[in-house]
Amino acid sequence: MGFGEAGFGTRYLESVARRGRFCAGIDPHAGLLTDWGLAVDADGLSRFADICIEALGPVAAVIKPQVAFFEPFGAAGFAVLERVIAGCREQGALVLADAKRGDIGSTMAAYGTAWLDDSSPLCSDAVTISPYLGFESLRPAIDAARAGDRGVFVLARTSNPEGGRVQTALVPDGRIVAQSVVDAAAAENASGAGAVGLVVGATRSHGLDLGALNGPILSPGLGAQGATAADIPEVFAGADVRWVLPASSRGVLAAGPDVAALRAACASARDEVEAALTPLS
Ligand SMILES: O=C(O)c1cc(=O)[nH]c(=O)n1[C@@H]1O[C@H](COP(=O)(O)O)[C@@H](O)[C@H]1O
Repeated sequence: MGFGEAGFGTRYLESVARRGRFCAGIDPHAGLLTDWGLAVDADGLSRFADICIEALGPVAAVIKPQVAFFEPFGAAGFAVLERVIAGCREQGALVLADAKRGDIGSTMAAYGTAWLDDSSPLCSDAVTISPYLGFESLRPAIDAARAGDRGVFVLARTSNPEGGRVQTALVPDGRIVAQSVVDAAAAENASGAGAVGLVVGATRSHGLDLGALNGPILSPGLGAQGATAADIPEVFAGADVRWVLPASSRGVLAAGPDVAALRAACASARDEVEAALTPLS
């Protein structure tokens, strides 16, 4: 199978085999709180979270709370985030904390503890991290992930239009920066556990060679950023599509606050992705 018997890669593949390849984002934008008839305060955030846990927790393979939208509420926001993480995990989803951490190695060790260690109330199944202080600076977070069969998702080629300037710049050996990140992640996964995933946006073709990655590929950009499930096969031509995990936040959340409607929107987005990828699997 190309992956180890234990490790995050195995947990990930089991989850998408059960629930389908789709990551539902929990991004409580102020505008969404208002659209859902909720106050833009910690109580509104808390109600938003409850609805998301109930609607998405039982259906999505992976749920990705965007930490940025909890932070403006301070300690109360973090308390809600802790509940989102625990609640979604209790319902059988893998939780990917979208914190996009990136710092010097000694600080990355603290981030690894915060997001990936059982001792932390924010402990998730995986966390997004940025390699732009140097891939090797991520080592302590990668070690923390491996120690608990958890994962990291390293930004390679992001969905936003501004990313290209740095991510497609050339490194001295002639590869683009994003490919150097892909290759470094693939080398980490050579041990088989699939602990090091990538983030590669669904919004454009990227020319990356992802064939040796042997780990999950989060692909945001469906819905609000304009990508569709039908774009995914072309964007990931040549990749092992077992690992491709398209993601959407606002595109699904727009169906709330009704729990049944929100759950149906998530299931339908998942079904569209599966219909597009299954012929390639
Ligand atoms: O790491 C991410 O999840 C991410 C990477 C990327 O390249 N692009 C991207 O949009 N994201 C996140 O994915 C979510 C996209 O939200 P929607 O555009 O509402 O689907 C946001 O939380 C972004 O921060």
